[in-house]
Amino acid sequence: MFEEKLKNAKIGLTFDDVLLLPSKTPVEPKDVDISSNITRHIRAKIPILSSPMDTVTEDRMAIALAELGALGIIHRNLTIEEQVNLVKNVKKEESLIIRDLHTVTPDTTIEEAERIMREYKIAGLPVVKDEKLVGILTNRDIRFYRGGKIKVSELMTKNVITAPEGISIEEAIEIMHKNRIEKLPIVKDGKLKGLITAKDILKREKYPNALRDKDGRLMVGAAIGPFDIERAKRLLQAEVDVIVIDTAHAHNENVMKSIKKIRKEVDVDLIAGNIATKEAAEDLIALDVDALRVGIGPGSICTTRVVAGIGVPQLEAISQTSDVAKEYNVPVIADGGIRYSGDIVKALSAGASAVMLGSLLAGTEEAPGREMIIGGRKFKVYRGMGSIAAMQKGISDRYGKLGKGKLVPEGVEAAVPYKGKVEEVIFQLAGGMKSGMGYVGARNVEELWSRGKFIRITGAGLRESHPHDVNIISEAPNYPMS
Ligand SMILES: NC(=O)C1=CN([C@@H]2O[C@H](COP(=O)(O)OP(=O)(O)OC[C@H]3O[C@@H](n4cnc5c(N)ncnc54)[C@H](O)[C@@H]3O)[C@@H](O)[C@H]2O)C=CC1
Ligand SMILES: O=c1[nH]c(=O)c2[nH+]cn([C@@H]3O[C@H](COP(=O)(O)O)[C@@H](O)[C@H]3O)c2[nH]1
Ligand SMILES: [K+]
Repeated sequence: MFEEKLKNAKIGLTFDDVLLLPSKTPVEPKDVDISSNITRHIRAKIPILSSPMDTVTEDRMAIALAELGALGIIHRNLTIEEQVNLVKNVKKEESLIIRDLHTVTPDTTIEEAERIMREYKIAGLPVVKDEKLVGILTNRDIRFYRGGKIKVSELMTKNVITAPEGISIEEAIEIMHKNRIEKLPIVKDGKLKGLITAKDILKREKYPNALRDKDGRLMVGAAIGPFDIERAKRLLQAEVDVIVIDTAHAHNENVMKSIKKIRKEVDVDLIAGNIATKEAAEDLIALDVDALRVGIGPGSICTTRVVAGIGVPQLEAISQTSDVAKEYNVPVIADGGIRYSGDIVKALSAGASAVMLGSLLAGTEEAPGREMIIGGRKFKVYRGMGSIAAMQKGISDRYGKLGKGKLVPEGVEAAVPYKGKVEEVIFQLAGGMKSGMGYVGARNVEELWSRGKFIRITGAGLRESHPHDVNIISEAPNYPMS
């Protein structure tokens, strides 16, 4: 029996065990479309999600990623209040229509109006009387004001050009261009409802690939523990776009029961995980989730495989779960173990629709990890959510109980080299993906699924793949030296 067990054990492959075959191609890398589904209902121009880890994703990371066309998942190692506020910060960042407006009345003094504009760094104020919009006061109106007690009503522009609720961005641009105005109040029945500004429109034009919700706000995801339905509801009130049910082992009967309940009570796209087998994929899809998060133990800071002896080499886990998920049109998100852009191309070729990144993003400016200097070089802290330090902050029930009060970690606390802006990292990753898809001859991710063919390589092949027999004298932006 035991001999059989070993005999029947399958070999599982991962990123370094394979390469993709180059093939005759009509495709130029610049023409490749890397957009893909990250859930059943959300398609992203850049199919990358950031890990819900406390050294990877808070509001700044989520904003930067959504502007570029990817999605940040805010971690859950903080109170519900704190997490909800981070979600709100992302939602507020780039709204087309500003709803929380500072206003003045016709009787406000110019002095006071100037003070408000200075304090909140805004260039114009709608003038409101009995809720009705009666004028607008902008920097232009007060450019030559040199003090003295005058009222807003004396300098404000009275014939305000306005627009109704529901106006499209194109219509707004047209009105603003035609009338040479920079502020367009939204009015319903004479009452002020919001304001569109030229500044916000320009920002939108700067990020044509941004991942936005139906109201034009940046999208954001957030993680919850598998039993934290209260957190899920509060996040939904804050209009989160995606909820990740975040656990080391989603193929746990109690977790699945809870997912079923969350699915019923919370109407939002759900990503569930982590899993690594066909059976788990079947069982989670049966719960009507919108994407699967796949990867047990491949992460750079994960020790699950050595501490618990559990796991599936990542490319194997992706292909197994994808075979099931494709039948139901549920995206697989390959999570963990991705070190280079080439690994992303391999993950997608093995069936994934998107990838989730921890270590590749943890060194960026926008990651919340603490900065430190080691040997004269700048680093940022990056730690597993099952590391002692992260658990001590979050106080995990499970680990706490296991060790009779002491913690049994499944992750380490580490440092990764500082990398500058996330924009640069995403640029390199997207460029690598396009290059890989060009070699294969895939115009898009769907074509990559069918055209991407693997060849298995040996240790010698792997050594040959990396730079060898040279001393690198200048670090490439997509090939770190440490
Ligand atoms: N992707 C991976 O390989 C791993 C990820 N992690 C990360 O660490 C953090 C903490 O994860 P958790 O410990 O799951 O959070 P947690 O401590 O909140 O556990 C949530 C629930 O998941 C189930 N669960 C977790 N580990 C299990 C196991 N070994 N056997 C059976 N059921 C299990 C249990 O029902 C547990 O109550 C998460 O952010 C998670 O993503 C941790 C370990 C492995
Ligand atoms: O075994 C683990 N113990 C941990 O403490 C831990 N924390 C995060 N994760 C998982 O690792 C993923 C990020 O992996 P990378 O750094 O390789 O991108 C993440 O997205 C998670 O799936 C953990 N796994
Ligand atoms: K690992």
